Amino acid sequence: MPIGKYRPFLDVNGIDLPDRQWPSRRMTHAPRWLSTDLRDGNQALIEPMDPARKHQMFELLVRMGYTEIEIGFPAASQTDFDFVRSLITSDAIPEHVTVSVLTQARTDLIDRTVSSLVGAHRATVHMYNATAPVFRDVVFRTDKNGTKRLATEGTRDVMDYADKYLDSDVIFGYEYSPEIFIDTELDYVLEVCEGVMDVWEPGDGREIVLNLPATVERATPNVYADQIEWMSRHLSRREHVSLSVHPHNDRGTAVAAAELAVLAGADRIEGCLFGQGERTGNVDLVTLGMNLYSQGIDPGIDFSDIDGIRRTVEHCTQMDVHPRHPYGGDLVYTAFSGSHQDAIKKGFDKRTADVEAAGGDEEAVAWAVPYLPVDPHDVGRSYEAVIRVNSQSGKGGVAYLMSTERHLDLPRRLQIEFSRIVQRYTDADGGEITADRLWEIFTDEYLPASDESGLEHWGRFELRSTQVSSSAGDEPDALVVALLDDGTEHELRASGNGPVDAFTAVLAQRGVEVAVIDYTEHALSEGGDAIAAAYVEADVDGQVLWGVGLDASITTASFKAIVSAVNRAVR
Ligand SMILES: CC(=O)SCCNC(=O)CCNC(=O)[C@H](O)C(C)(C)COP(=O)(O)OP(=O)(O)OC[C@H]1O[C@@H](n2cnc3c(N)ncnc32)[C@H](O)[C@@H]1OP(=O)(O)O
Ligand SMILES: CC(C)C(=O)C(=O)O
Repeated sequence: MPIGKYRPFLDVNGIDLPDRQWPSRRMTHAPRWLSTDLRDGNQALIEPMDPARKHQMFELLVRMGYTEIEIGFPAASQTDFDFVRSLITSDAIPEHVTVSVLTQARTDLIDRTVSSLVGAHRATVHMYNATAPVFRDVVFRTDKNGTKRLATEGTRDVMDYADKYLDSDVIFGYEYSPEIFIDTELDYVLEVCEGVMDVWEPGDGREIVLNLPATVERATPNVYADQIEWMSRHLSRREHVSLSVHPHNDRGTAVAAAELAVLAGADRIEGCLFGQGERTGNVDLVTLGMNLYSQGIDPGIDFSDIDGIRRTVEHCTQMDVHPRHPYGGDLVYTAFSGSHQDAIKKGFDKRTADVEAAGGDEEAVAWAVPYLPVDPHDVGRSYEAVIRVNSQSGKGGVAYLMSTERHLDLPRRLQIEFSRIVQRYTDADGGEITADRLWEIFTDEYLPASDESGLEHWGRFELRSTQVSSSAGDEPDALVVALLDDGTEHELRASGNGPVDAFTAVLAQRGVEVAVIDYTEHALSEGGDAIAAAYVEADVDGQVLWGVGLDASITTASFKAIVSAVNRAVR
């Protein structure tokens, strides 16, 4: 690879800012957002959006709460022009929303662009021209003065055509972008911006948006932050300037660049949902907004239905959102690996207890579930997909699914035993074990199968009926059991220190020595008709293993758990 033809960015565009302030600042509030999905996003699509898709995208952006929306490049084509007109004439733009339209600094294009805005309530014209040396030399074939004149004369044209076409009650704004800002000499780009401001004359009630794009991202985010801080410090009339950034993602660091730029003084960010846009895309507005949300800073945008947002974006752009895309991808709230699952399960258990202790007040308890930067519920995801089981999974994940899907809270050592059984299946099959498959494996291993008439069949022993007479005081409980042993029914009687003890005595009569090591039970937390679950860890003829019983009667559930352990031991 011919690496010699590349130069370090800072050798060419070095910036000296030893007293930079941005590294010690913090974000405390959301910047202003501009969505350019319908312009930069649209111009980069294989198939630009048709009018129906454009309308859907516009409605989505409004619903989410964006109040500055770049709706196109009306001079580009009749379709673009007509879309702007259709939004305006159909009254589809809410009063609080400012629409903006992009144009080159060419008189004929500016004329057409401004004329598209007739009848709008709030509208901004966004004009750009490239200012970087290569563009001056190669594209415009002019010098610094000529490039600056393009900007100032274009700004004058915008104002003249606004006077010509627009009523005085239109809230009319202006945005100027020195395209390829990051490759332009800072003192020169400042001079161009000052020249543009001299024409526009920002002041009270007359803002100017100066947008400084990383048109092609070519340096680390700290370099962009330095450039933005330098501009923010040197611009005159700063209080009337909305300093805007427009990062692209060529190096994959657009989000970081935008965030550092805000620390450096930027007031506004332009980007697209899920990072659509030229080449590697514009900065992703979803990630930026959710990054703020995860720090307790209100982004002012509604992400509560992230899948709905994603579906609309995918439909409009005809592009898929990657399953690992921050906050919106299919897999971003899912753990397959055992140690993650274990920590997530413990985190959820603790959170449930803490929220309960706080009287159910979700917001009183800081979010601290391991491996989940935000609560999936907040973006409209269920907890079901949080833990999925495959060969990388451990007991935590298996226990989580058994608890959330089947309301069974398996004791810790049973979790370990069962997850080893599951591991045998994942090793053999390779893929994911769904919650339904997990239940099949659990049932096959621990529970009897019911036949059509409701009779339960499983292994050597089958419990047919039981009758316990609890005695008062120190007298032992008496038990009568009808038990099938290898298909032959026996009526057996025993007494013991409680029903479980009496039941082990019954089994001893059939030649099986059972010692119960551990026993727990609980009512099924939800969904059952007052069903109890009993778990028994037993030493059966020297083998230690678990059994599980489910029954409406807690006593019968415990007998079934013992039968389960014994049958497992002898099969
Ligand atoms: C970084 C960005 O995303 S900027 C936005 C880019 N978006 C688009 O280009 C999408 C819409 N664009 C279009 O449909 C077309 O480019 C149009 C209709 C605007 C113009 O089409 P054309 O008149 O055929 O010109 P073309 O696109 O080839 O542009 C090149 C000419 O414009 C000039 N030019 C390019 N940008 C600008 C600018 N911002 N201001 C003034 N002149 C410009 C070039 O110097 C060149 O002039 P030349 O022919 O004298 O050498
Ligand atoms: C028009 C400008 C803002 C642009 O899209 C860019 O520089 O990327």
